[in-house]
Amino acid sequence: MSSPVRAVLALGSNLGERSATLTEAVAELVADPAVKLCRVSRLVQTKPVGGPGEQPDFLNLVMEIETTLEPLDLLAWCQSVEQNHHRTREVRWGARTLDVDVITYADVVSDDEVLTLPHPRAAERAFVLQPWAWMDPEATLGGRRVAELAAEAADLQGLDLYTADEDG
Ligand SMILES: Nc1ncnc2c1ncn2[C@@H]1O[C@H](COP(=O)(O)OP(=O)(O)OP(=O)(O)O)[C@@H](O)[C@H]1O
Ligand SMILES: Nc1nc2c(c(=O)[nH]1)N=C(CO)CN2
Repeated sequence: MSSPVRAVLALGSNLGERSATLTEAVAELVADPAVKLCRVSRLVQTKPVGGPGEQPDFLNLVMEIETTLEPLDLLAWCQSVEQNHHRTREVRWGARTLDVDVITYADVVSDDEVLTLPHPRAAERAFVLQPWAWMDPEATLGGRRVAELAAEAADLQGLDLYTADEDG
């Protein structure tokens, strides 16, 4: 078995029971013995970035895992958890019950379009960067502090901490 590496995953949901979906997805992702949970961020509520104009706000979170899965196997595992939540891909950046992206995998850099690492749009997305910075204030991405990247992200003003008593 290969030695474990750290990876960061980003989860989003803007359809259905959003917070329950994300809580279940975290549990499902770490149900494989090859995936261990290290840290999980707070939930944030975020305005949709890109995609069709009229779609609901997202809930987003970030998690840090330790895994012995190879990168493509980790992607396939994330996609199988998306499928458990009936994820469909009809419209680019459209509404979805669950999206799971691989943000980083150790320090691997790859421009493979099946799995681009780090995730090609993570460095400009407050909905990824801000919960990540709160979870891990020391985190860096592409040589820059994640907290600094978050402060510069155009979608930061659409982001709020989510409190559990809010609707779904
Ligand atoms: N780092 C990555 N994490 C997840 N998917 C990736 C990554 N790099 C490339 N992909 C590819 O992107 C394809 C589309 O992914 P997906 O449907 O989740 O995109 P999206 O969430 O609509 O948009 P975005 O990629 O901007 O987050 C996947 O089938 C996958 O092969
Ligand atoms: N706020 C927000 N916007 C998005 C999100 C997301 O998770 N949150 N995911 C996208 C595609 O991955 C596109 N736009």
